[in-house]
Formats: sequence, C-alpha cells, structure tokens
Amino acid sequence: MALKNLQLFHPVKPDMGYQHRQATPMRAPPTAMSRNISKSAETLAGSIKFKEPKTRKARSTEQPGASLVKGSSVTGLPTLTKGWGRDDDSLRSRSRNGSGSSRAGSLDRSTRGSSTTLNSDEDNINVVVRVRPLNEKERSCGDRSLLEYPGKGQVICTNTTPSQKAKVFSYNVVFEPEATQEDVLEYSGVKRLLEMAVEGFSCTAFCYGQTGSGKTHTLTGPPGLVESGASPYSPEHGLVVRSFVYLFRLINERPESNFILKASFLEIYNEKVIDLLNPGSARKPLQVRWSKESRGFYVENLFMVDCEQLDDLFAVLEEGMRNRAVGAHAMNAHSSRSHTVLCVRVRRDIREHASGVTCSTHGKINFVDLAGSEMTKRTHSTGKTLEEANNINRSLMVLGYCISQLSDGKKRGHIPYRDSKLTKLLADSLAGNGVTLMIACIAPTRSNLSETVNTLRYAARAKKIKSKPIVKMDARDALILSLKREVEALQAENEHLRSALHVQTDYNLDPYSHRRTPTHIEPNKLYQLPQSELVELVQLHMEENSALRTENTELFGVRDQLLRDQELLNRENERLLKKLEDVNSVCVRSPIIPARPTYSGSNDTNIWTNPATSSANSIASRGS
Ligand SMILES: Nc1ncnc2c1ncn2[C@@H]1O[C@H](COP(=O)(O)OP(=O)(O)OP(=O)(O)O)[C@@H](O)[C@H]1O
Repeated sequence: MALKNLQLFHPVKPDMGYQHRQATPMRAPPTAMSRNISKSAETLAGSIKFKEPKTRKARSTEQPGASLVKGSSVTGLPTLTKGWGRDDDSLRSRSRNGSGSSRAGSLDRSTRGSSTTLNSDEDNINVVVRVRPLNEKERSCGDRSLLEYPGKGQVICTNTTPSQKAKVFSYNVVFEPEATQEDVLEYSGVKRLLEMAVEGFSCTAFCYGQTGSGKTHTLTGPPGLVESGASPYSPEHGLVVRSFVYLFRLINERPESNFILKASFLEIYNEKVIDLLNPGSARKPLQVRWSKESRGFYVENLFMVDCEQLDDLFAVLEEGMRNRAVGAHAMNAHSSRSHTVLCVRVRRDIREHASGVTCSTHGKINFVDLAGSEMTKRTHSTGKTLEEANNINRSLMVLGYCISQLSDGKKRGHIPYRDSKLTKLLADSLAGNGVTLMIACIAPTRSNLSETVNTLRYAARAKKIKSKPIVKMDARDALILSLKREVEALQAENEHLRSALHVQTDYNLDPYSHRRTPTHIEPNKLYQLPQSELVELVQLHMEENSALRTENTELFGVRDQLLRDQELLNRENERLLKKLEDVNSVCVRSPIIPARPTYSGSNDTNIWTNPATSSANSIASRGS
C-alpha cells in the first residue's frame, strides 16, 4: 500500500475535488501580468467579504510586524490546537506530535516594541518526508529502491553491503512514492499551517532535498503545469494551489471577520533577491534589511499584490513561476536555479464581542521552494550552472549550520542567519515566532543513497528545533483591548469590594465620579479616527484605568483596615473573657463573693441571677 504510514487513507472529499467544479470566466488580473487560468475558483471557494480599509495595489515596502514579549494570559483570543495534520485516530499513529491537546494563547503587552502578541506553547518543527518514484532514467539503468517503510513515520535506508547496518529515521509522516498530491495536502500538516495563518501566526512550508528529488513537484506540480494555465482542478497541482483553495475555504467559514490578502513572490538567485512579480528588479536586486521595530529581516520594496479572489493568487503563482530561474543539468532537465519564497499575508479584522473592540491579526504563509543541493560532479555543472550550484550549496550550507545550531537546545550559541539571504529570510520561521513545516524530498534509489541519507539527517536535526509561535496584532488595537479588559476587571472587582464592604455605591457621591470616561466608539470606526483622537482615546482609557486602580487600592485599604479592627476586637474580647473566667473561678471558691453572674437565657428577657443564691435555692427545692 502506498501510504503504509498513514494507516487509513481518505479519498478526496467531494467539496475539495477539483474535477467537480464548473468553469466560470476569469476576473481581471491584479497586476498587468499575463495569465491563462481559465477556471475561476469562485465557485469553489465563494467570494469572501472584503471590506475597508481598502488597500491599493501598489508597490509597498514590507511592513515588519510585532515583536515577541512576555505577559499575562487573557481569554477570548485565538487558541492554537496542537497536533499536526488531522486529529483523528487514523492519523494519530503516524503523528509523533499529534497529542491533540489544546493550547490557549496569552496576550502580551510589549515592553520593548510597540506591539502586542499572543503566545502559545513551544512546539517542534513539523518534518515530513516525501519519496519520489523512480524516474525513467533510473528504471532504464536498473537502479532500484533501497528504502523501506515500516510505518509510524519511519523510513529505513538499507545498505548496499550486508556488513553495513541499516539506518532508521523517524518523522511525523513519510509519504511513499505512490502518495498523491492530495495526500500531501491532507496529511502533511499544511492545513494546520493555513488555519494558523488565518488566526494570525507566521507560517512557513519549505521543501528541502537534493536536486531532482521532487521539491518543485511537491509544491507546484510537474514542470510547466502552472505556467501552461492548466485547470486549477488538475489532480497534478501541488501543495500551493491546493493550499490557496483551502485558504479561501477557511476564510469563507469565518463570515464574522474581514480578510485582506496580499501576496508576494521572490527568488534568491546567486545571492541576489529578485522580485518575481516585477522582473525589472533583476537588474537592481532588492535589499534585505533589518527592522529594529519588528526585530526581523524584511525585503525592501517588494511588490505586494492585493488578492481579493482565488484567481488573483493563481495569477501571482503563475507569473512568478514564469519568471523564476530554471536550468537544465544532468540530473534534472527543469532544475530550479534559485530559492523561491511565495508569501501570502492574511490580515484578519475580528470584533471582540465582550469588549466591542475590533482588533487585527497579521498572519502569513510562506511557501519556500529551495534549490536542490548538488554534487557538481554528478550534475556535470560548468560555467553559469556551476556558479549557480556553488551559490546554492553555500546558502544551503549556512541553512544547515543554522538548523544544526538551533536544534542543539542546550548549547545554542550564535546563529549565523546573516551569512546568507536565505537564512535571513527564513530566520523568523526557523528560530522563533513562526510555525514551520519542512518537507524533505528524497529519491529512493541506490545511486542517490548518500544524498538521501544526508537529507534525512538534515531533516532529523530540523525536527529537534523548537519554536514559540506568536500572533501578531496591531499595537494600537492590542493596547486598547488590554486597557479595556483591565478596566472591566477592575470595575468588577471594585463593585464586588463595595458591596462586600457596604460602601456607598451612589455614583453622585462617588469621589471618583469626576473622572473623564472614554466615549464609546463603534469598533469599526476606530480606523477612521484621526491620530489625535486615537491618542486621546488611549489616554482616556489609561486615565480611567489608573483611577480605577487608585480606587481599587483604596477599597482594598479600607477592607484591610476593617479586617485589622476586627482582629483587634476579637483579641480584646478573648482577653476580657479570660479575665472574667479568672474572676469567676475565684468567686466560686469564696462563700461571700457571688460567683460569675449568669444570664438566664429564657425567652427574650435577660434576668441576672446570683449563682450562689440560685444554687442554694436549687438545693433547698431538691430537699423539699
Ligand atoms: N512524487 C512525484 N511523482 C511523480 N513525479 C515526480 C515526483 N517527484 C518528482 N517528480 C518528477 O521528477 C522530476 C524532478 O522533480 P523536481 O523538478 O520537482 O525536483 P526538484 O527537487 O525541484 O529539483 P531541483 O532542485 O533541481 O529544482 C520532475 O520531472 C518531476 O515531475
């Protein structure tokens, strides 16, 4: 069976099936780029709600996002479900990470930057392996597969000589050569990545492997498929097209939110960053810069295309695929000569019902097709191809070094991200705040064994890397949201204290009633407020917050004082009782002084009786 590791295979669902869709006319492309996609995916994904703020389709400098900080937990923000791929019984057996437990996020107020983020627990990078089938050339020269698939995400490299031991590697999932493109979408965990991108996380799916191992095939299908304008429902399409469809499905399932999608597509060719949506940039490569604000790298002047429809995303993909650098060598007639990064940014405006505030999250998903590592002897590279191969190998070596440093949790030292453009751009995904899926592509044949083992080792190392995903939110929204929440919590606490202490709740007499309270602003109008009014709104919230804090402290002070008074009274009471008992014991022994007086508890009248006489009376009455 093709998917021994998956235990149970689910066929393509009808609602996702590419074949069942109707053709509809294509919408105008987002830019002047040419394209031939003939089927609209609107019928598949429907149209999503795109409202204001309306963004312009123009070149824009990539805006860096938020920074990572620590803070306290809150409720009502997106939660992150742990576990890669689908969380059902059939898949758990092959998922080493798939605990299915739920992880709540926590809202953090930045102390360092200007933004607020939502943290989740640490997680390992998800690593899956895809084995390509034998190609014509390998079959014709009698090469054979040396890989075995015992299940549970394991792959065994048997060796050429009986004296050598077989090597066993374990991953989240292993896709055997017969696995289809749809299987990769379903079981690789990319769906989870897309769900998290919609929730505001930075996600990356990248393919790694030697040249000709099927990286481009996995991401975009066989050579020329996308560029030929094939139907978006073609079963040969790779992860990217399928992910676009799934992304729009997710968006349509969230009608309560507004979404704005933007896409960019770049390649790193011979250590130069080229905008694939603006081929003119090949003459003047783009700069990778460090943002102090977001504490991350970004590409300056990268073209961002608004994608209101699924077709717009296809158009971006098609245009980029047409412009990327491809060459031929002895091991692959359509070899990618560059690393490509296709990025879809997902801005989501969500209204928080409890507080009435609309906040925005900024998620993204990167699809990274790395150029393949090459043994130049085997690829017979010379001249330009050799220079490309050297650059590719150098940047992959830096990536490998970064991965190895990152995976060594105990002695994590300096990570040399700055040593290549590729690692600068992947730094966020590898190290810190993102959610990452690595698809290690391998060839199963004897002739590729050493490269296959290298890739599997590389992937095993990457699997050890821990990251701590965060949601990126607008600093302004997050600040207002957290202040509102604090105010609500303080108001509730103060109300409770007032009633517990029987403190006057007449607001006319409230010493704090003179304070200015923020006027209620419709959440969706927040964006239209001028800067000065926004500043005032934040100031008002802060003032209210601080007044409530003062009131809170005073109420706590009153309560503490009352508790102290009560304690003193109790002690005084005990002291007096003790004294009374001492006096009483002396009186009982004395025939003259009456003993401790007692109150007869009969009815409501407290009648004092002399114990001496009452005891004498009781003896007399018993005697009579
Ligand atoms: N799983 C697969 N099923 C069928 N054909 C495949 C598969 N994987 C790869 N191929 C075919 O193998 C050839 C090489 O694949 P591809 O170009 O994707 O390799 P690559 O790893 O991207 O190489 P490079 O690093 O040189 O770009 C292509 O013709 C591709 O269609």
